[in-house]
Amino acid sequence: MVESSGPDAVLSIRDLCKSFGALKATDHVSLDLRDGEIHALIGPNGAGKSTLIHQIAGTLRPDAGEIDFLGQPVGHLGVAERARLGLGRSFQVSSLAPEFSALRNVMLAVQSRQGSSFRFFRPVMRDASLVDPAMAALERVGLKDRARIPAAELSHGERRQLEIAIALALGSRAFLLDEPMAGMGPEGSRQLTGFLDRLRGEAPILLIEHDMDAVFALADRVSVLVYGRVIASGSVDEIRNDAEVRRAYLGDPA
Ligand SMILES: Nc1ncnc2c1ncn2[C@@H]1O[C@H](COP(=O)(O)OP(=O)(O)OP(=O)(O)O)[C@@H](O)[C@H]1O
Repeated sequence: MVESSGPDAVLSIRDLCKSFGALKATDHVSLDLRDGEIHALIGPNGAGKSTLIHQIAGTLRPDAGEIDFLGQPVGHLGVAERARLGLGRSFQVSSLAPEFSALRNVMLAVQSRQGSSFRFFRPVMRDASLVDPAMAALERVGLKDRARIPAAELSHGERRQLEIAIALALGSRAFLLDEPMAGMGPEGSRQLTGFLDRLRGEAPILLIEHDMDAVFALADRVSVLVYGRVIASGSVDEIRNDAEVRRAYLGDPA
């Protein structure tokens, strides 16, 4: 179960370290995310999963280590610059405007990507340069028929899909998804699992998730974080059968 950074690695992290005082929240973590895959990051509460995602997204600065995205180092870049390169983070804080329609929400993203916030001559909702790409993004996530519905009236799962449509409209080339299944009932989880399964074809996903049914159904690879260290990385079967993982995380007695 050796982690290697192949030529198709979209995101590559090497020896990332982050301490809070004496606590090593991220302890020499190395992993990569390859084109077309879902790489799940699992581990007990407090293992350092969110801290790792923060460092990748740029909201936390590592003490040491390297982060490469699409073949270039991004560790020195801020959040907005990484997002502009296509490193999309979603689900921890919802970015939706609840009173706006799904379409309008995505149009705001298209507009911000185009860098033009003032349009004096055309009513926004008839501006094809905004509507067309926004509709295309909604279609890619299966929400085209829900375009005119206010975000607040969408189901929990549909709001997740809308957030992904926004990320796609912003040009995301990889997704960092932090517990997308949180707050979902069984039916919502099942539908979102199907959606994420298809989404990996749009862009690879680094998935933090406590819902093991979803992880085992979706992940091409799983990395297990315990006390800030990757204790194992491999296929679902390898992880399920790894004695150390079972002891540390999956509930086997020591
Ligand atoms: N800003 C901070 N200052 C001090 N300690 C922090 C800070 N952020 C996180 N920690 C600590 O770092 C460790 C890792 O936390 P983190 O939230 O990354 O874990 P996690 O794996 O995402 O947990 P969960 O599954 O509960 O979300 C924890 O012990 C946490 O208390």
